[in-house]
Amino acid sequence: MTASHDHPSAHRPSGQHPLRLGTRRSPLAMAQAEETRDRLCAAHGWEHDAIRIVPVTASGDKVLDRPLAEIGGKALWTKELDAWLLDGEIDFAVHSLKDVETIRPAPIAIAAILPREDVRDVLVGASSVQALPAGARIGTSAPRRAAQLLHARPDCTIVPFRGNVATRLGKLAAGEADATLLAAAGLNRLGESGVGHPLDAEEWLPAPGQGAIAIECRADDAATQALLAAIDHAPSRHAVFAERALLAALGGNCHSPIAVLTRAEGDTLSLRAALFSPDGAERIEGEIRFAAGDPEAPGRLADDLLARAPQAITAHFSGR
Ligand SMILES: NCc1[nH]cc(CCC(=O)O)c1CC(=O)O
Repeated sequence: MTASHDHPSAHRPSGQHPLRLGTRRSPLAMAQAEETRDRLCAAHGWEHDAIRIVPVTASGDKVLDRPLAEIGGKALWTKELDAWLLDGEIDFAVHSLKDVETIRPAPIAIAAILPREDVRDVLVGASSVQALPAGARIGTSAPRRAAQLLHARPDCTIVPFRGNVATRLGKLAAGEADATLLAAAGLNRLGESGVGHPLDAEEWLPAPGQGAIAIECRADDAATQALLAAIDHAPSRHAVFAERALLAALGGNCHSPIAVLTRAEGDTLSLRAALFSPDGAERIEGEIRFAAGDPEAPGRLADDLLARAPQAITAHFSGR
């Protein structure tokens, strides 16, 4: 034991009990939980045992044979952790922001966004989209990735691919597809940064919220919110909240193929978005520049995109 034995308050959140951090069990989720614990302990000068990581099995991890969009969407990743949070079994929860629904239950608050990782998609199995062999089979269950790929390469076919990162790489190695697309952020956080070829984010726009970690707690738990504020990264929060506001204003859901890229230039943000028809045949794009934190700008971009989009695209967005 270190000096914390004699002076617990200097090394613990608020006395004797560790804070309980809820997470999914996948290797990526556990890596994100450890990063969160490390950052929070460093920010407050706590020992590691000030935070206890509590793994929870999410329903999205139990059903692996059907596309996520078909079995209930993103709530499958948050439902169990939400219940544990609201029941007081955990004090806060960590999520890939990309997997968190745009509209959250009122008693739950996003209290911090960690510094965003690499936002790019990585192509595994070929050096570039252009280099894919004619008629290649691409393993992905993400409507955005499927539409983007088919837009660039209508000769390719899409093979459903679910499961965690290791499972998908295993399916690829077993020959179930010729190539797959993964988030660079997930690979980096798993220590697999050498896998595949990152795609230029300006040409191949990523998913809303990709690469960001969100930390949630109860909206009425001011003490935990104050502790989490110490690890919030405002530039990352402004960018991902703008992307989520765009998604909300478009009335998008997990079937909606939308890609976005946010760039910061000082206090000005540029938000670029592309909407696709699911078969990739249609694509429209728009961009808006605005002051970071302006809550109205993403909605204006959504209105502009929907006004110009053909029916094959608007059918997958309900607007606001
Ligand atoms: N849909 C699953 C998911 N959710 C978050 C990540 C990666 C990490 C991130 O984007 O922050 C992944 C895997 C992937 O898309 O390759």
